[in-house]
Amino acid sequence: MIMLSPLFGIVAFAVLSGLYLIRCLLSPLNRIPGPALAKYTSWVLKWHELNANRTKYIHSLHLKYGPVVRIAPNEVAFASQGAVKEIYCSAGSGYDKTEFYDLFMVYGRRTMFTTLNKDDHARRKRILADRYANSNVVRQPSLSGIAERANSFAQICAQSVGGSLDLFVILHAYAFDCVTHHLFHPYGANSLYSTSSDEEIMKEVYKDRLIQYYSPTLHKLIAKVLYPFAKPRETPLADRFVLEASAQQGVAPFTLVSRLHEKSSTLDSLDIAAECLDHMAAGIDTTGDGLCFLMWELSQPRSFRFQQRLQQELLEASPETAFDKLPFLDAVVMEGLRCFPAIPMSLPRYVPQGGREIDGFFVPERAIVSCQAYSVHRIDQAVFPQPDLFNPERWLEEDGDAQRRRLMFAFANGGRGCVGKHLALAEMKLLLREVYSRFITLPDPSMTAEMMEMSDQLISSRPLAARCLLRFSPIAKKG
Ligand code: HEM
Repeated sequence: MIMLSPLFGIVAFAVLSGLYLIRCLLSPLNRIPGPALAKYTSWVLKWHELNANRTKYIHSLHLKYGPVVRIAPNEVAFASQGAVKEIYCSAGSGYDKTEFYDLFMVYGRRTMFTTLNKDDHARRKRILADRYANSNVVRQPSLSGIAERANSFAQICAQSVGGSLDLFVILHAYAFDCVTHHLFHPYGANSLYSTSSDEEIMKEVYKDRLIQYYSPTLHKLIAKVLYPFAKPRETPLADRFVLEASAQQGVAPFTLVSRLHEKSSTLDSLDIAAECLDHMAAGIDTTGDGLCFLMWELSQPRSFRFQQRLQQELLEASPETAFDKLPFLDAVVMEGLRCFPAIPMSLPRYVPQGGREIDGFFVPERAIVSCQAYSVHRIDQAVFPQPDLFNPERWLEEDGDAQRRRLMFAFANGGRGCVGKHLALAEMKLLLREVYSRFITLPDPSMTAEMMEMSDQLISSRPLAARCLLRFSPIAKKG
């Protein structure tokens, strides 16, 4: 009965609050710089997350407090090369992932991306890594499939001459077609040319994941009800597409699904579909938004000379020159990924048992630590002077090249870094080569800088307006 009295409630609340306060005041993280409130609550951080602004908020803290910042009672953000090495590369694949990654579980199964600990991850990676090796990506017919799609993209640009084109949508379509080519050929999508279900699937994947982020509790609740039936959740068209495509026989040997079928003694059909859906989602927003921000920047008057230099390199190169042997194209892509990393935000990990010293600070076990590419690419101004300036030429300087590459974190680092990196780079370079050897791009007058502000999504970032209108005009032929 006493437990029901208001006095008991008040006393219990006071005791629990007192204990919480003592815990906060004794935390070994108190030596780490950061806003005072972060010692007691994670609500400020959550507020910024809900406003799609976590990345910029954390970056502002780095600018104020330095490369090590406490951002919540149990969470610390780092931005140095030493921290990247320790958190993401120590013992090969770095520290274990946090439960944040449960949000990406598909059909109730863990995929390579969602495995939390090293051993589970290594087992899955051993199975499929060879399909993403550069040697597999750049051989035929893997590469010609991407080249064909880049060519289709340029034809769509040509049709838009005299008007404008929404790059945001069409680049997602390109990335969707390319990644599904690599996963399922000949059963990949053709959304660049279809107006129907393929386009809907692609939109579904890049839109609806947001629901999981903003309402994780609701999402978990729904997911729990559906998992036992392995039913599609918020992305029914995408789920159906992947379930069907991943069950097809007669797929090309370079595809991911051909490799997963070889392992059907250890992976059932739902594991295979889950792995494929995960890679499909991982390959759409990232490549699509990365290219979108980059082409927008190249179209600005401030960057126009870089667009011209790129066009010059592309027009002077012989058609036989491989896409990865064009130094200025490479510099443009590197600088694009540095300034506008498609995954600019924190990649959270747990500090292992016994705690670890990171960047000169002891961090106890189970604290959440992370680096975010947006800050890693900007904080060290000795390596990246004028860090907010888009300047591809910095990648052509021999001096400091090794340091710059060491600080590139767009694809993360270590054993859990992006497995699709070579595929993504091929997609980006082939598309830019097609476009900028044929067209000059300019922003549509209706677009504003604000519309292209970075807006955080679940695990990638997109332009705020989810729209990016550019105008294409053909390059005048000489002579
Ligand atoms: C510009 C394009 C891309 C960027 C910037 C990018 C970036 C990243 C980053 C930062 C991670 C680590 C995420 C984390 O630890 O939370 C990652 C992981 C991953 N990415 Fe990408 N990615 C891109 C394109 C792709 C593509 C095209 C695929 C195609 C399949 C892909 C598949 C994956 C997978 C499967 C993982 C999980 C790897 C693992 O856990 O071992 N990504 N990517």
